[in-house]
Amino acid sequence: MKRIGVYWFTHDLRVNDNQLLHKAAQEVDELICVYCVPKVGAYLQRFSQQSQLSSARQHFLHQSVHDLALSLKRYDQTLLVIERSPITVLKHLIEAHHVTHLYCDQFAGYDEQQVCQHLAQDYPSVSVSQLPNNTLFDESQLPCQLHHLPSTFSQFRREVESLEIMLPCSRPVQLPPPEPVPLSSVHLSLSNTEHTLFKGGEQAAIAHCQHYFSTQAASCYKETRNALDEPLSSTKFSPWLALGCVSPKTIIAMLRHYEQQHGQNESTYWIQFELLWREYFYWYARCYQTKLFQFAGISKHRPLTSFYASRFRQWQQGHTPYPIVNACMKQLNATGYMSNRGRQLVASCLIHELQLDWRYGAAYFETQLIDYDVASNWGNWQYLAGVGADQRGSRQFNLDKQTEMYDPQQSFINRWQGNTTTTSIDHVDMADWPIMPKEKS
Ligand SMILES: Cc1cc2nc3c(=O)[nH]c(=O)nc-3n(C[C@H](O)[C@H](O)[C@H](O)COP(=O)(O)OP(=O)(O)OC[C@H]3O[C@@H](n4cnc5c(N)ncnc54)[C@H](O)[C@@H]3O)c2cc1C
Repeated sequence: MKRIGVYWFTHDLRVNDNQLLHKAAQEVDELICVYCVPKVGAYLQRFSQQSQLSSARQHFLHQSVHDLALSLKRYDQTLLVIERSPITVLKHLIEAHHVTHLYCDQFAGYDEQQVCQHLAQDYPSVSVSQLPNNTLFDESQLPCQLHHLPSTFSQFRREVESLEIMLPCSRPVQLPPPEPVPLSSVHLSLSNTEHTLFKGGEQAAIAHCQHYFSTQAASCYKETRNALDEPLSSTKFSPWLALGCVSPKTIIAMLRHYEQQHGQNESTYWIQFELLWREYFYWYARCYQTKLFQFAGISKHRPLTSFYASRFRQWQQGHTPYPIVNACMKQLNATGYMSNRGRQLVASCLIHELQLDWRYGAAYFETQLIDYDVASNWGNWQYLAGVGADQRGSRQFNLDKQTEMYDPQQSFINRWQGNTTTTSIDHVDMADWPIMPKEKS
């Protein structure tokens, strides 16, 4: 019997260091490669108040998918790009093409994981292979069972820091030929709008990483990483990591090479330290599943915040009384990227100053960020809202102090027009009050 495989690409849009693709290449006679374009579902729409992904996010995604399609073409393969839900597409492929093998990432996201579980249940004869394709470690390397994941990042880091990080594997030599599929692939628009310095795809990812390590930026990363708007102040690896255009193992291999040439210091160590935060949130998402999206997070208490539509709109549009927050939000809306410091400040503002339900902020980020990653995004929001990892008191940032520290000349605020006329978080207009004329006696 012919072995027919489906490779469901999601957040692993690359051919290099892709163990799962190697596995598929060895196991099946014919291979269908498929990608399902993400949509804004009902939950996301409700919380983000957006009906579609930002053009910056779509643009980066389309470029990355397009680049993968080109790479697969070099193997005489075809990437089917479909604008329908993964479950519908995969069921159709399995039934219509007598698929025997399915390959996909070991997802951090609950919804994608559910798709796999349903397929495994409905089609028990299909062999489903899943691997964490975007992590530094395998599950078997972790020093604890997943459900015993340390409740703080520090503890996790201490436990994994000395583990061996495997070298990245090379690209497959060849891939099985495609099985002809009558489904027509959608043509993703690659508009000419150049939103940012980020270009999607594996080629651009490798070029960016090589460029980063060809400079001396890594040797002073720890001192510069909090800057709000400088191209190489931080690595800017996140958009490509989020879509799997480059693997974290590849980045670590490049970092080691850099250290051999230029020496190891606190800054080069800190790049790995931050990648361990990413790693932690991946396993955290796997461990807590739906709790990642719940108001109370993994804690027993719901925060004392609510939802105010107008405050949320002010925050989204960068019209709050806080210039630094406005500048960061305008940067996000224009480019799809915001620095880590910026994210901490706008999240603190939403949670503490505006007293909004943190999930609205997380959902808005999901629709806008070109580096959106389910685990890092929702995990960081929970952490800052005090309902996630390491629940120690409040993580409120003093916005004036932070402005003095990170934008003393207000050049970032001016560049992104953070100064607005808004002075209060709630609009109180006399005309809105229903004062009734006094009744005549
Ligand atoms: C509220 C909030 C939401 C966030 N949402 C996302 C998201 O959707 N996707 C995402 O990739 N990161 C997210 N982050 C983490 C962090 O802000 C970005 O990874 C970082 O700003 C990306 O820029 P960089 O690549 O230059 O990071 P660098 O400072 O150069 O760090 C190197 C890499 O380490 C990882 N990293 C750094 N900081 C963190 C962190 N706090 N948590 C997890 N990984 C980290 C990233 O992969 C990053 O590319 C979020 C942080 C906050 C506070």
